[in-house]
Amino acid sequence: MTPVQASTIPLFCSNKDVVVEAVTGSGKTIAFLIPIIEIILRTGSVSRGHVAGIIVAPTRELASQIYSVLNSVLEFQPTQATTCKAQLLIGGSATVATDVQKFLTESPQIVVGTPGRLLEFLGSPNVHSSSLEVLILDEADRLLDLGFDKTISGILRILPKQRRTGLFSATVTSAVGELVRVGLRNPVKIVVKVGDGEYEQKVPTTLSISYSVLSPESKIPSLIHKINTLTYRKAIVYFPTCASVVYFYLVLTSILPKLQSSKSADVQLFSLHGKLPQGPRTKTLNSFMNTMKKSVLLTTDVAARGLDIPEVDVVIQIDPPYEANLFLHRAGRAARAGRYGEGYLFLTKGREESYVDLMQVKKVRMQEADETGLSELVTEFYRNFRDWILDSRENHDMAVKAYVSYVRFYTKHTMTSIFRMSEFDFVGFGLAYGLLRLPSMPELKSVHNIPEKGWLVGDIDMDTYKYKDPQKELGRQEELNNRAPKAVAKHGPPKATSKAWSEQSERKERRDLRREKKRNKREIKAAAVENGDSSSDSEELKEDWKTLIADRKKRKTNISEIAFDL
Ligand SMILES: Nc1ncnc2c1ncn2[C@@H]1O[C@H](COP(=O)(O)OP(=O)(O)OP(=O)(O)O)[C@@H](O)[C@H]1O
Repeated sequence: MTPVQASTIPLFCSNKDVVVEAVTGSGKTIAFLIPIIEIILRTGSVSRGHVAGIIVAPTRELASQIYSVLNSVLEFQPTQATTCKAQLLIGGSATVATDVQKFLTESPQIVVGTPGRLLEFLGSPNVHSSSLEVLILDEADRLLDLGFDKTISGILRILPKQRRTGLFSATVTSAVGELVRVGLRNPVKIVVKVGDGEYEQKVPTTLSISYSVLSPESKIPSLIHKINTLTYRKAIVYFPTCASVVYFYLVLTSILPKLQSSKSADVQLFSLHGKLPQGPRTKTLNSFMNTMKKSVLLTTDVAARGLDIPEVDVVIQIDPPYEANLFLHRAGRAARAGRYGEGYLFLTKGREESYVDLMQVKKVRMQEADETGLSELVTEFYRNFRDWILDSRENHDMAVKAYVSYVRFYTKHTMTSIFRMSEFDFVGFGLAYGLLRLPSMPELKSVHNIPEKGWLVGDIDMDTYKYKDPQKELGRQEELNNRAPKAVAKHGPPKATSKAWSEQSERKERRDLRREKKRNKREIKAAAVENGDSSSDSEELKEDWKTLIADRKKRKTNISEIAFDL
């Protein structure tokens, strides 16, 4: 057994509720699967239509993975004994009615699923939870985040209070306290620490993490350099939004082969994000897991937690995630179960460099990576990138979409004293996203160094910049013919057609920013307390935590917007 299994299995099996925190890849899945099977087999058979064990996970991918590990354990049941069976409940494939029908026909004791589908399933009059023995909340802190908490409360309301409950995560935040209060009875908290005695750390000891301080324009070239030169079987690259995954997948698919040296092996690229329909989503993940080729998965935080792909040696984060704990979950896709792994983080020059100090407070140490000698690759990349953009106007539309989604993502960072919109390099990132012209957006109004009318390149005639799709091009021509005389006469060249993305007024933005700053100060202080920084006034900071959680609840609508863009 791994340490977390050795400490959790006996306690959980002896009818204790548990809250378990252990680093990524330390074997928490088995630490809850063995007890749930044990307890259910001990209880004996349950009546038709009754569920005895429930496992909740935040993403469909993670629920599917847990279900598959569970089945691989259940295969070892002695054939003569009562057999334990499981069913997967996730959205995107079967309907709830089909799930219920299957449940009634096959009578599994354990169901594994995502919160929304589980709540609907438990709401069916044909499904009974009065015999429930065990409830597991995997990635418990995430289940409280991003609008999930209402669903979890709904599930808890349906379930009987007499049960065993286990919460598991690599990052059990103080916010989990509320869930512990309402959902658990005298729980035992199990924290498995790693480190060398002197220095406790929150990432596996076999994971080495480096950061690079880069200009916006150097980020993708540096990524290409790493894809081409690092040693790995599989790598995962985290982008901030779905639109940026879609976009850079196309960019890299086209440009990467042109920048590979004769020595670098062919790399297979995959793209996975939450806006893909479930079929392609599952297929992509399976292909990435099963491919024998050197491969790179471009993805969002939809693949940040729990996914166990043993051959992942390298994780690259193009930007820090919007919330600090996610950094650990993303990086933890490498270096699992004692394997060695490498993590890379790209920071933009300037204030973002202090992210390294923040992570130090969070017990994550990083060393600076050497990024010298990139200039030739940068030039070569942008030559190819410009050609690709100019090849079709569709490409520029996608660039605008990805850029706007990135700006939007940036405003959602919880650490606003580090990630300040007032210091955001609109032009640098415009160039990094391959834009010819910045889109019209209210955020740009108060920015001083924006080139005239947002043009980032001087020699492009937008009127002759065509779509490859004939239908789209026809539409553009018609629009141009209808609009051009008025627009040109009064305002010069036609404006970019992209709509302003934010409906908030600038005043509200500034007010929100001030609030965020205050909140952020509290969060850093609270992180210090969480990590035992005795110099802080703990009573006052406990209060701050309460306010922080209350604030988060209030801001839920804003936050859940990000959740759907993963
Ligand atoms: N006792 C064990 N001996 C060897 N390998 C193990 C053992 N238990 C689990 N593993 C392997 O360790 C890997 C990581 O396990 P698991 O996915 O449960 O980690 P985790 O702690 O849940 O990570 P995360 O926090 O990222 O979800 C898996 O590939 C699993 O098969």
